[in-house]
Amino acid sequence: MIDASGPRVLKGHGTQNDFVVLPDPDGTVWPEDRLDAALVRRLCDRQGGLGADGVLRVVPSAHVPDAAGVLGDALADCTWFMDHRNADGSHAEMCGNGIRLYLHVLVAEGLLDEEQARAGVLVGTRGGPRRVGVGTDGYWVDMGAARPLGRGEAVVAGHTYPGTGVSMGNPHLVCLTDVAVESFDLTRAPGVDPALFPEGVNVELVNVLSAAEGPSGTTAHVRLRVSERGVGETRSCGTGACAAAWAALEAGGRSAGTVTVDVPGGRLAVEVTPTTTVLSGPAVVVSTGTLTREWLG
Ligand SMILES: N[C@@H](CCC[C@H](N)C(=O)O)C(=O)O
Repeated sequence: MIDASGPRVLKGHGTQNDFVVLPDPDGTVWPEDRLDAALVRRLCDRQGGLGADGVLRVVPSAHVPDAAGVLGDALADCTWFMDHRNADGSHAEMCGNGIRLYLHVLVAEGLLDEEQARAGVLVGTRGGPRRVGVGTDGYWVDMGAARPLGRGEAVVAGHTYPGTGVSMGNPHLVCLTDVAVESFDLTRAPGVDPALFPEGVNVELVNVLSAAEGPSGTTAHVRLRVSERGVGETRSCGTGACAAAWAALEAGGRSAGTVTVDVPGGRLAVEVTPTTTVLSGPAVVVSTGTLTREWLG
């Protein structure tokens, strides 16, 4: 008999950026020393584990030791905390695809009222509080204002591409290029200047397909591929989509607009203003179950 009495687990994705989700509603299931980097790597292993780009622990902010430090006065307003790990076990400050899936799981697991989710709730992250909600077409999250980090370069297969550093809570280097993004070899992480990005960086290669002025402002359409810090190439990156949208608008001298972002795993929408960056897109739970004792050991 298989002993499947281990902790509850869900697998899901947002535009095919996939996550193992671990509910921890009272903070006792997955304390930091249990969910260590080695276990995260095993969970994310596509042969020996469930396979994913990252892990999301669904835990109340009150049970996360470093939540008070990152959330400050907002701690009391953030009942829930998105404890995100990359596939290599490292923590990331923010995850745009993950936080939409996180809200979906909160509601699906009965941890949050659907009405509240529709109105929007603040969720704690290591990048600060983020408002996230259910929209007409999927889920949305306001990342706040994009923060420029200066100019940089990425080296891919021996070629150098200039880029713009952008923080969405986590760091990005967005390289707008005329070289078709499909043609890049991202099996190895692009080279970057470690002095500019001491904590590492997510690198986006972006083609601007169109940009136009209309009655409701600037609209643009971009296509991106991404090599994520702590993961490698993924089929989508929500914060990367926001950074790319901001950089595409900025390159055209605009600080606001609506950008459609095509990624290998689907399509995202980003609304940029000088003070907000709202990402919208889908979130899907693929399966629910438990971890087995034989795998946990
Ligand atoms: N895929 C995520 C970003 C996950 C974190 C990133 N790898 C980092 O280390 O900053 C997204 O959808 O934003």
